Amino acid sequence: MPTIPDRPRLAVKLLDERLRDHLPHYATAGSAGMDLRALLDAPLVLAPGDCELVRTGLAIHIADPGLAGMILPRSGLGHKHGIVLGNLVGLIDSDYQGELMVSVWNRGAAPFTVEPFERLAQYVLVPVVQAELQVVDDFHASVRGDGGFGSSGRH
Ligand SMILES: O=c1ccn([C@H]2C[C@H](O)[C@@H](COP(=O)(O)OP(=O)(O)OP(=O)(O)O)O2)c(=O)[nH]1
Ligand SMILES: [Mg+2]
Repeated sequence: MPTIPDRPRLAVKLLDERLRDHLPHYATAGSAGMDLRALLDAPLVLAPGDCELVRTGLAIHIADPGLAGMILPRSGLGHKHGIVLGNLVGLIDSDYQGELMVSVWNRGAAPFTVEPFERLAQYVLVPVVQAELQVVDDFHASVRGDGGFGSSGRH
């Protein structure tokens, strides 16, 4: 059995009492993300092309600058229903103390109804390294140099 390393503790504020019964959690021992639910009072119909900012009712203060949160789509919603994120990926700063919001975009061809407390997206905690930029006149030459955007071919 793999050992479970100590997990960082994240301070979370519930901005709506109904969230107490719907706290995000890791669904399996190996889950990378915790699902975030839609805090809605009524179903939200998204026509094709619509994009709406949806509340989660949660504020998570990561506090450690060596960590960040990412909000990612759920693959089932994205692939089967075209429900993805209007910002493609949400990046949550470690000093952000506001409510986690999910930009929900219906990129599909059919209307989609988001139900109250439906699991909409997932929250992943990731390590971050903050860099110091140092201005230089030139780089030590690398094999790649400035080749990019398919410079190495397709196969
Ligand atoms: O899907 C998202 C993306 C961002 N945020 C919050 C947390 C994040 O720390 C903050 C700022 O996000 P970002 O820096 O990506 O947006 P910005 O447009 O650059 O806003 P700002 O000027 O506030 O940095 O907004 C969310 O709640 N959900
Ligand atoms: Mg920003």
